Amino acid sequence: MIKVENLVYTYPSNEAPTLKGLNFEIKNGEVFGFLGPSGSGKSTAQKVLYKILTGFSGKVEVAGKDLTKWDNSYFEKIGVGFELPNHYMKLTGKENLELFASFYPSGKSRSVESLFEMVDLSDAMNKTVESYSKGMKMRLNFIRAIQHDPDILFFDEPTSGLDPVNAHKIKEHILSLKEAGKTIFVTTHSMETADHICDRVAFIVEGQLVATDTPQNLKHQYGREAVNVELGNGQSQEFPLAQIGDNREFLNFIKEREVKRMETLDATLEEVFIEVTGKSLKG
Ligand SMILES: Nc1ncnc2c1ncn2[C@@H]1O[C@H](COP(=O)(O)OP(=O)(O)OP(=O)(O)O)[C@@H](O)[C@H]1O
Repeated sequence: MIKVENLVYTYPSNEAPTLKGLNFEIKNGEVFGFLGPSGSGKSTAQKVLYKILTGFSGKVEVAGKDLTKWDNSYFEKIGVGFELPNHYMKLTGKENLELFASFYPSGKSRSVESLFEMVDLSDAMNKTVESYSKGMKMRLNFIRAIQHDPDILFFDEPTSGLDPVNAHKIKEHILSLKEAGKTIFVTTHSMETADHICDRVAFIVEGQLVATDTPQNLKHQYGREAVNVELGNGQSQEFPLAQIGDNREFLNFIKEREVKRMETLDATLEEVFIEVTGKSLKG
């Protein structure tokens, strides 16, 4: 569990704070996503939480303990999938994983072979990482973050650089970690990833959270209370959702025509973002 209250962070070289009073909570068994344009403070917030950046103000509690009170055992509790993989290029994938496993108490790490198999990298396990594609490095990055079975996981753009099949697999692995009760904090530009895996998302703009809720509630809240009926001939018509069962026009419309599809007009997460911030996610 992560609890953040009024988190303010200013880089030493800057005058103005980058994080301007963030409040959020991530429960065990929850995937929480930060969405926002480039430079809005997503990585900075994660870096505070994984103790790369110190000197913040506000209250941050992780696993029931004030973040500033944690000693180095904190790093056994957390796993981090950095946005830009930083592997040892001249070592093989296996050697990279074994090197990082050696930093943790023995016995807790999962078997290296099973991890490579999990992300379909078994064939590349004994090849040097310099020969890996970006997607392969990202998959190695993922298994490195989880190999010591941490309770709290941070993933910065976990699906970036992955083809759709591998992106899907990583998302499913993240959902299995959630099922196992892990606390998971994701930052992403991918609305599809956020929608698929996040229980709740927070939109961050210029260091402030402007909306926090489940993707479903946000899409509903910012959508239109209407139903779109699409016909077999390609035509479509909208009807208000209120008292739709008493709407004669609607009832006759669906009775007299060949209906192909009916859907409520929820917004997409990207539309929600543009609505709440006035900015495009591509930043
Ligand atoms: N080391 C640093 N020193 C000074 N300012 C920094 C430093 N790192 C980041 N910043 C500034 O802090 C702000 C937030 O950066 P951050 O990397 O947290 O954004 P982000 O939302 O993760 O962006 P992206 O989506 O591009 O990864 C930016 O204005 C950035 O220029």
